[in-house]
Amino acid sequence: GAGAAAGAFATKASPEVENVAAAKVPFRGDIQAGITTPAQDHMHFVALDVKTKSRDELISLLKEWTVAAERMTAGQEAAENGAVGGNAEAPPKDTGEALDLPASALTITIGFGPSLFDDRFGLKDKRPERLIDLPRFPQDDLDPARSNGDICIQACANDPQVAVHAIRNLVRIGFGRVAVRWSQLGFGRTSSTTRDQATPRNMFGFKDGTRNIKAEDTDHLRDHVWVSKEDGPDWLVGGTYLVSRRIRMHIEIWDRTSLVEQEQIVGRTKGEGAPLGQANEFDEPDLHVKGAGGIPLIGEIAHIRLASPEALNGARILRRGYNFTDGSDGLGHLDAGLFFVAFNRDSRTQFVPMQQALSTKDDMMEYVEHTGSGHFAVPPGVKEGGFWGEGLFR
Ligand SMILES: C=CC1=C(C)c2cc3[nH]c(cc4nc(cc5[nH]c(cc1n2)c(C)c5CCC(=O)O)C(CCC(=O)O)=C4C)c(C)c3C=C
Ligand SMILES: [Fe+2]
Repeated sequence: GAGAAAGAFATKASPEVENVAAAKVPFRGDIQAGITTPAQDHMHFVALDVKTKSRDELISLLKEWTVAAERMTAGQEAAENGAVGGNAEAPPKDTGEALDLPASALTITIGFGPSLFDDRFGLKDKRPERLIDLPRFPQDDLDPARSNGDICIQACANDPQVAVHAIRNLVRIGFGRVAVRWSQLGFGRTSSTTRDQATPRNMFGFKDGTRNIKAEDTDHLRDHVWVSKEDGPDWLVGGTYLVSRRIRMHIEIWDRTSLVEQEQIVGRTKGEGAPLGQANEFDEPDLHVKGAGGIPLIGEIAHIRLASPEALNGARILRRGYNFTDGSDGLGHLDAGLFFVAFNRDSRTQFVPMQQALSTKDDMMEYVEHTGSGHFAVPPGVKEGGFWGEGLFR
């Protein structure tokens, strides 16, 4: 009967759903995981400063991190017999909070900030020309304690405990050699990076990630994300550049804004996420269509117009951000927002002009405040037998 059929469906469907959420994402490959990987639900991101002055110690740390990161993405402890079962007289080699939890699609992605390329480690001539110190944008309110860093590590997983465990254990391994500069927890994805993922919503309640670069867009990835041989430097070919922006969203003010105004600011409907003037989420925005009085339906300063490739000489980026709330500000407001993470091939011609346009023209700026910033060169994937960033030290 119908009950039996429904039951059969339920038993068939649920393990598949569970498997996707719990899956293991391969750590090694041509590119690092955590960029085109289907965006997981949670993120823990950390920026670190290197404290050791020794190049050899930095190299051995990257090797130790690689071993631990590969193990953890496979659902194992950071070290064998890590939490229990090792020498009981010594501190355990794994902190233990992910024991019994599956891999949860954990990916761990590393990047190197401009400051790593000073004269401490002999890396000065390895600094990519494109790894600029990001300019100050109008209305920036950046906190140095939430900005920059020698190294960043992004951990994404479908279980927040797994992402936090990964960062915590890498930091633990680095004790004495690196120190945490800042970190950010993200509780919900604000992008989709594959076509079969549903588009999530940001803290303004709008679908975010609709017109993102997706893993299937191989031409866009080649043109807008991956560093090519001609771009150089050699050690970064197959890598990319990560821009992070901690964007506080003044949600209490937004929540007092009418629906019509919210939709005009974004340039899309709130329910369906359709471009204004269209019916469905994935309809192409028509930036020319006019309404009453010849006024464009997608306004001249609508967010999706200003950020569109049409307005930016074809520039696109791959967005992979997360919602956050970091408690409250003591003035009755939630400290909430979007931890914006984007990957691009040349931030000078992609992220920078985009953010320049948004920071000067976008009405959304009245509701947001950029409080943190980072720029990192993300090396290519780790080959069999290799370690994170090894090309830097050849
Ligand atoms: C500099 C780049 C960008 C910043 C910073 C940024 C902040 C930001 N965006 C939203 C909400 C939405 N953004 C949307 C689209 C969109 N945003 C950017 C870039 C930045 N956004 C791009 C490149 C695009 C796509 C433009 C296009 O080609 O159409 C959307 C619409 C849905 C979508 O396509 O993703 C929303 C909603 C917030 C709330 C925010 C800062 C807090
Ligand atoms: Fe946006």
